[in-house]
Amino acid sequence: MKNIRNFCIIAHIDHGKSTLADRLLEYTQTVAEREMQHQLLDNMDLERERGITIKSHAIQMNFPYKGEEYVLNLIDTPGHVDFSYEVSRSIAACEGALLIVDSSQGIEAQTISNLYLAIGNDLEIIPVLNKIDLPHAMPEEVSDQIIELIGCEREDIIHASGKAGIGIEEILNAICDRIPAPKGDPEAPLQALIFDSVFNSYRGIEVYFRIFNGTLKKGEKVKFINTGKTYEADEIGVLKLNQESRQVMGAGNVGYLISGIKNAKEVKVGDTITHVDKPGIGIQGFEDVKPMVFAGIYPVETSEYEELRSSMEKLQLNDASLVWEPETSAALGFGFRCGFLGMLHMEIVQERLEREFDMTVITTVPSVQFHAYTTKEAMVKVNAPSEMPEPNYIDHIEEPFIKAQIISKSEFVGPIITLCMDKRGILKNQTYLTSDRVEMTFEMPLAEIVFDFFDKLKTISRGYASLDYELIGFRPSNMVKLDIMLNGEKVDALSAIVHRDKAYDWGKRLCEKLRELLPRQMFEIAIQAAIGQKIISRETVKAMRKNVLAKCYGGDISRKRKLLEKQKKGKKRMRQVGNVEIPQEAFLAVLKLD
Ligand SMILES: Nc1nc2c(ncn2[C@@H]2O[C@H](COP(=O)(O)OP(=O)(O)OP(=O)(O)O)[C@@H](O)[C@H]2O)c(=O)[nH]1
Repeated sequence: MKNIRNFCIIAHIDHGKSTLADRLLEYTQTVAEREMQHQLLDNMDLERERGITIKSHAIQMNFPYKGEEYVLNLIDTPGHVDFSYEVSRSIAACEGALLIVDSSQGIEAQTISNLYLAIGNDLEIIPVLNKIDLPHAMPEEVSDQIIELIGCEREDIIHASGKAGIGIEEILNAICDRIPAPKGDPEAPLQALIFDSVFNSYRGIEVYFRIFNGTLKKGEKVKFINTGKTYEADEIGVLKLNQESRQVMGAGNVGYLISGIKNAKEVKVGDTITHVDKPGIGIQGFEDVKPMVFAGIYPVETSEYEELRSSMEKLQLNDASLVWEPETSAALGFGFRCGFLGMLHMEIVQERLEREFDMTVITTVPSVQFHAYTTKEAMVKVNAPSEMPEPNYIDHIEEPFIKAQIISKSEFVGPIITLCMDKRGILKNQTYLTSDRVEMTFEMPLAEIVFDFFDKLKTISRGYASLDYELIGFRPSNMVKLDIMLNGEKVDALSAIVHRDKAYDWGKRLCEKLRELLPRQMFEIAIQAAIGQKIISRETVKAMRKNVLAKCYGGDISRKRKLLEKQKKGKKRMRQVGNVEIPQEAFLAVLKLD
């Protein structure tokens, strides 16, 4: 145990974590260079394309230091706020962390939030100033920020470049030298923390764990404390580039377990594995991840409902944080109301349904969960505008609030405060990290962040602002349901729940946006916004004058076919509601209001 080092890499998105991890693997010859695929740890296709780490992974390296062999377990963590619970579990499985800061960018919101998690778990922090090969790197200034933030010495900071391969050996030495060996008693009852799981369609779910106490042997009967389920440890082992099975693993080790589990829901990150005989107690800190954003997912072709259900079931087998239940919409028919960890998670689910299952789906306006307190029954959890009780029974409505931390340059403080106040935010705190960098803390409604907040923040700060947030609870708010009608018919899938003060403005802008997004048809379309019975805005889409095909008469046939093809393709993401065709963009129009 004395020569084991368990560590993670924490960084703000794009600060170079994956690139640096690749270099560590190369340097320790965990992978031969020819096997080296760019960004090895991001092995989901989608992850690689998007260049972000969605799921955390772990890999073991061997490294000689001062004449002894060391085993280094790198536990990778995702950088995006949607997946912060996974970050916290990965961190809990380690004794140390590399804190990577891009020397051309400086400290950002996730650098700080992840750092606080690491410090909260008593991890040894090794600060790394990355990308020092960049001509516009600011090593001195960013070092000052790091020193200010964690109170280290200037010489503790390692200068590195994942891209140019600078500082790699120094980092590995520091891991052996500065990070403490794991503690734990191999004789005590088994306590192994699950920090991740991966779905494998042939072998079932692979559970990744870190043993804190006790010893696990192949074939033993184990129990997952929070779910209460028991399994046989069919296979255990360590994670190299390929899995290497082992007969016995003791305290301090990181590894995988395969026991024929087929459903991701049975494996909860943060749960504790113990023995059925001689059970230990759960490692504290288990939390069920709760969805933050809800939206409807509907098949474009109503006949594909069953196929969509089976695809969602399969997707859920390997994405335990996705929740859904059947939903019916008067406009869209049968579909599903889904809960996501955040907007990015929602986009990923939609994309995976389309790529991996070949489904074409319509996503409706995302919404947060409101709590409606009625005069008739107990509190109603409202995950969709259509679930909102009748206005006359509502006593009051509460909505989720978050604490948002924003870090930016001091020149953007004014516009950021204006933006947040416009989003019903309250400034709680403002701290200068350095003379030029400010950290601001706001309390604001989650619903305001869900829509276009992050894009706006990036725009007004010219990219120099980062955001991190956490839920702080529900608070009373004056919310109303805004309905949209097309040719007098209410389209429930276009309804939204908005703050009363903003309802008129929203209604007006939403009608204008829909006028742009709805394709012209052979007849006129009236678009109206209403609160209850009251119409608050109206726009009209004029009727199309000519048949599109008319132009092609007498023209060449292939052109005509092309046009038809194009129309057919365009139709792919459209739904007919009454006699009006609504494209996918229109269902998400609220996200695009400027
Ligand atoms: N110049 C320079 N560029 C780098 C260096 N390290 C990474 N990059 C570039 O920075 C970008 C982000 O690098 P990644 O390694 O994907 O960053 P990451 O932190 O893993 O990103 P997430 O996984 O999304 O959190 C890529 O375009 C890299 O090529 C470096 O040391 N120098």
